[in-house]
Amino acid sequence: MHAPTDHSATDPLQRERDHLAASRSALKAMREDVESLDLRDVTGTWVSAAVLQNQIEQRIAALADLAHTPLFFGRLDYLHAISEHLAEDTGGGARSASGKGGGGRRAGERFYIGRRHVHDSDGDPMVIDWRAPVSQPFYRASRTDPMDVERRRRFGYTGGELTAYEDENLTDPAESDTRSALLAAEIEKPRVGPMRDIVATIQPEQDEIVRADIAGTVCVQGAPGTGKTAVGLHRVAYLLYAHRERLARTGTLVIGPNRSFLHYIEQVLPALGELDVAQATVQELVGHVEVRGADTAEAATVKGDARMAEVLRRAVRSGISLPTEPCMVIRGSRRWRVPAYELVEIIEELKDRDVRYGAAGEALPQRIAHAVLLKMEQSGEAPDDRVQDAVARNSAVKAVVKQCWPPVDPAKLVHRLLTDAEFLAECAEGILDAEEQAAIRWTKPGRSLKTAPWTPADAVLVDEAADLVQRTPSLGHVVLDEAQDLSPMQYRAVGRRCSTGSATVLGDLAQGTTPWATGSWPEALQHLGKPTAHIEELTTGFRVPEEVIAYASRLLPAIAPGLAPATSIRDTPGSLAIDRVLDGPDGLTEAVIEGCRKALAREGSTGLIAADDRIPLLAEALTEAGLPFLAPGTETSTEARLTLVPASLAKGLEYDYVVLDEPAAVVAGEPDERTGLRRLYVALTRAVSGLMVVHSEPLPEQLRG
Ligand SMILES: Nc1ncnc2c1ncn2[C@@H]1O[C@H](COP(=O)(O)OP(=O)(O)OP(=O)(O)O)[C@@H](O)[C@H]1O
Repeated sequence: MHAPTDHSATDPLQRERDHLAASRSALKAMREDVESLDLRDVTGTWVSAAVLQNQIEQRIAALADLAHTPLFFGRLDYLHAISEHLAEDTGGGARSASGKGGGGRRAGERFYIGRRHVHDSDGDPMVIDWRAPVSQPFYRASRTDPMDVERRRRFGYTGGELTAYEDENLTDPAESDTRSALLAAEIEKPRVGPMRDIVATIQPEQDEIVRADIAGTVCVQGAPGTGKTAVGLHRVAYLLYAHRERLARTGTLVIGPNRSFLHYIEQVLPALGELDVAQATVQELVGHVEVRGADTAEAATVKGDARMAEVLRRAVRSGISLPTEPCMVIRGSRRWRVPAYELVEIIEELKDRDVRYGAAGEALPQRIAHAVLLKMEQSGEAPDDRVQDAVARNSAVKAVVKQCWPPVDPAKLVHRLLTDAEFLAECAEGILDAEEQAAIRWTKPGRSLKTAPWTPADAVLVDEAADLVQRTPSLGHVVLDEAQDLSPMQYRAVGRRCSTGSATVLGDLAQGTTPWATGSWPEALQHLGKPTAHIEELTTGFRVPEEVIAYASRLLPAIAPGLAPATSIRDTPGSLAIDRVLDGPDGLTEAVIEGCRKALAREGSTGLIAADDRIPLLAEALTEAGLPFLAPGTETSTEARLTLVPASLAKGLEYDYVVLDEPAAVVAGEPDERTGLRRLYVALTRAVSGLMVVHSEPLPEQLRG
């Protein structure tokens, strides 16, 4: 079927191109097969037909041949035939891709590794999904542990054309380790548009995290640009492949710091063939109330403290009271009396049980009814379940429940806590001191629940209260990016959403810019409810050039004393420029605009990062200078390559060139120096190819070498 052309027998590159062409035709055939499915033959309701149609459309989309994403990027030549166990996961009917357009093999087997599985008309695999176990040695095999792989081949593409390949003969002792030129080229590519996938170049230490077992939670501490976000997204794609059915049922979620960040990463998963992953910010997750207010740092810190969980627990249960009167149920001509002491026993027992407040409240009428039933039986009646249900609905029983276990509305409860000083004092006694209580109380409560000045931290409290009343459903897997900024109460909110699943927690302690930023990962994992999670560290940077990361790392002793500086695989001399402007504010703006022009003269994206309060002024200056610019999160393109980025939104983003305006203003924009320097550290570590720092005020002393 894939008959080699004449010169392919001698030209290995041509043979690979032939395999690519054959794989593309096979993919086309697979797509046509799905497209030709005739739904009219399917019996069933219109609902199932619609579901099926939707699935078919998704499948067709997944089988699209994307012009700029090559079908395969690597090849593995195994030394021996692979085991039955691995063969099953090649996804094909037959055992291997050997001999199919690849030139034939005798001993071992050969597999092409790509973004999705492609098979020929016989069901034989032509391209293996990168996530299949057979593909794993592509990322992990080394000269010390070749994993039965004789040769690893990487392919280079130019504009969708296969133009080069590079071999590593892992079992050849004469060959030495060399740095892959194709890997270097991939990393050097200009960064225009959304974030790209890294399937072709995942590094061994990253792969360990990507393929870690779904049962456990992994926490990754990594310096800027070490690939945390990339690893997290590839991990979701991997888990969806390896545990498709389970996760289709339970769901997966990626949590990012803000919408612009989520827009930036949004394209990666579809490119990996995965469409069904929810994305949200923590604030969106806890959206029970409309946020319209802001807290002082002090108030937000107390509200985000884990001690608030106990305050809320007390608040939720504060309405529980013990009856002093019996409950009298009248049925027909008979009266049944449950004495007060028996009701007290029932309620005490429910209080001690580890069930949600709401579930216990629902159980209470049944328990009282059960007590009535026992009395009926004792007097010779033979009541059945229906009688118990009827008794549970009896008005006397309802009255006891209403009085002793009143329903709780989470938002109303938190509203009361934040407005009623006496109630707060009662719930927070021995937990929050008077000053802390005063700090969290609203000064202007608003007239109703709707118009109350809810803050982001209040919304998290409402979420905690809601979970105390009714269990929050858990997802199968949650990826939490930029975790270092979460408060303990926010970790708890995320933890609820993966209480029966697992999580991937990604962050960098040095980039924590909230007053309550994470100080230690074990502590954060405790709040998340995953104290036994593995903590891994990534230290090789793929974004920031060595010179720039070394400069930014001067801040580390002040902002995260325990952390080692990252290294970089990118050594680009001349990547750092520092421009001191002597002629005041106008000169500064001019120099910044000049810096942007210079950066835009080169290929790729440019980010102008500045303190938030300098953004309006710079926006005006850019407009006057005739330089159009985008807001962060808006996709850059070859026509629109300049983004004006407030320092507070720079986290997680990257640009080929960064012009950083006035570092002292970035530091001064934060409530304290450490947070200011951390914000600066984030801003300094966004550049892929070059960073230009422009300043008129003196640089922070920690940066001066
Ligand atoms: N193995 C790799 N091959 C090629 N590029 C990579 C690799 N790992 C990471 N990168 C690239 O390095 C850049 C930084 O990655 P990423 O944004 O995931 O880092 P991060 O650790 O989340 O950074 P930050 O802490 O700044 O948010 C991205 O462009 C990413 O695609």
